[in-house]
Amino acid sequence: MLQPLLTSLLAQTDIVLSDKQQQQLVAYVELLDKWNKAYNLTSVRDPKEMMVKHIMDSLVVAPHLTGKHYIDVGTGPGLPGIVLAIALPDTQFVLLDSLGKRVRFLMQVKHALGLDNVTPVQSRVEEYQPSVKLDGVLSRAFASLQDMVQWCSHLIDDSGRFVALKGQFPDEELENLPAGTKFEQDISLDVPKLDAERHLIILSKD
Ligand SMILES: C[S@@+](CC[C@H](N)C(=O)[O-])C[C@H]1O[C@@H](n2cnc3c(N)ncnc32)[C@H](O)[C@@H]1O
Repeated sequence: MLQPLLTSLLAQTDIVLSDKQQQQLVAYVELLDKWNKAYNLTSVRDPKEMMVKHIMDSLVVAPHLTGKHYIDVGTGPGLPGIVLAIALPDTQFVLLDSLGKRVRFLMQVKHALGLDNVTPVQSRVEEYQPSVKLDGVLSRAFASLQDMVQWCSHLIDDSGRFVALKGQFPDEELENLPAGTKFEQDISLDVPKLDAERHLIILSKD
């Protein structure tokens, strides 16, 4: 049921995934559905809806990531980080959340899916110190752009990027960026079967 849906959604994009990657995405949705009942990981309850609103919504970011080390801050149940780690197996992802039950779920997903490129971390982002140089800070449904930059600036050096997945174009948030932050790019994202505006906002240090 989920596999044919994923195949038809992928056919509406330029994203090509192997059979193994597709099976991993289906297995992830199944785990999300199973653990959601006990852990309340997402308000989306229908696995078919998860495939559009969570999997495809995260997957469309993959072609726009450069560099090999990212952190997904406020990742919750691994969105977009788990999906991107499946799509980009040569890129490393730290998946950070302050809530223990979400990080326990991420450990379960990492082991069940054999994702060597994923490091789940339980921490408040303000307190976390990365052990390697990161190319970018990713977020989805986490915080305003101002807060993201303020809380996460210590995670990247001057060549790093902030990459935020947003709904409507965040005019007001962009007007109030902290000093020393530069707006680099707005990429409009097209998510198959999702009738909603989606933007990938890319910021850098000025
Ligand atoms: C609305 S959820 C979004 C989850 C996921 N990114 C998504 O798109 O579904 C926000 C998450 O950020 C986490 N969070 C909020 N403030 C945080 C902080 N200061 N440090 C780490 N995680 C934080 C919460 O625990 C929660 O899981």
